[in-house]
Amino acid sequence: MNLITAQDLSVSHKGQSALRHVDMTIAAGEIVTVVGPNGSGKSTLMRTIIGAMTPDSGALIRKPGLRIGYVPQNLAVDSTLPMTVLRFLNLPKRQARSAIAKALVDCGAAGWEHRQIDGLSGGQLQRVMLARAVLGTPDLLILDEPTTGLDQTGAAAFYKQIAQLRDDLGCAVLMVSHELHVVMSASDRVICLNGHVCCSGTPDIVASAPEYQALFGRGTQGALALYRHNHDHDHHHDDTCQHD
Ligand SMILES: Nc1ncnc2c1ncn2[C@@H]1O[C@H](COP(=O)(O)OP(=O)(O)OP(=O)(O)O)[C@@H](O)[C@H]1O
Repeated sequence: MNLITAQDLSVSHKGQSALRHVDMTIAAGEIVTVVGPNGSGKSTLMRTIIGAMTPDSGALIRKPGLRIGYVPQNLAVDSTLPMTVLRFLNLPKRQARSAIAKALVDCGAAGWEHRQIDGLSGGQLQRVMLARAVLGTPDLLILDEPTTGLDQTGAAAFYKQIAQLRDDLGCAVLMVSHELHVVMSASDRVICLNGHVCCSGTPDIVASAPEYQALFGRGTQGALALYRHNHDHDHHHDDTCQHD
């Protein structure tokens, strides 16, 4: 069973339509990226998937018992907070010290427990936010524009970390991004949204689709090869995956 299945989903804000007739799925262990211009409904889709918004019509089916880790678009943390990483990761619920250490390792932040939150760079803070989401051992990690404020090198490094995390933990990842050139290559599947699903498929297929090019122009093909992760495992129909 898919982790998430959206069937003919329509969602509006105070009577104003944001999503129309959206069909999509997320299977175990896959990295899916949603791209689309400003106001195209990307955040609305994320918020509907986590259950923070109710669809007007259609169905949103979550696999029973699904655990979701969500990193919101605007960092819900004051980066001037005088607080250590360890203390931050123990809020709102105290966590085992070993679980915190592992989450930090998994997110490329090994040994950062005693660093101050207000001493972290934007990219470092994102890794700590990611560790916080990972602490709940999610089946699905949802990241809404996780690299806002990072430069292209920082963003590329962050997406590599995400791919590594998926390989290590086996969780699926659903991301929203504007940085098509970088993020598309780190995705198994891309959904191009503009109120409705314009096109979807592998990064190469979406990048060459006329609907995508009408929204974003051409010229992403070269960059696509840059950070493509290796497919060193196969997904099975029973939601498990086989590593080589
Ligand atoms: N809280 C809200 N109240 C009313 N309308 C909203 C609200 N949030 C979003 N909208 C509207 O819904 C539509 C989709 O917005 P959404 O934030 O989902 O788009 P987005 O693709 O995430 O945009 P961005 O790339 O700018 O973050 C837009 O027209 C927006 O104005």
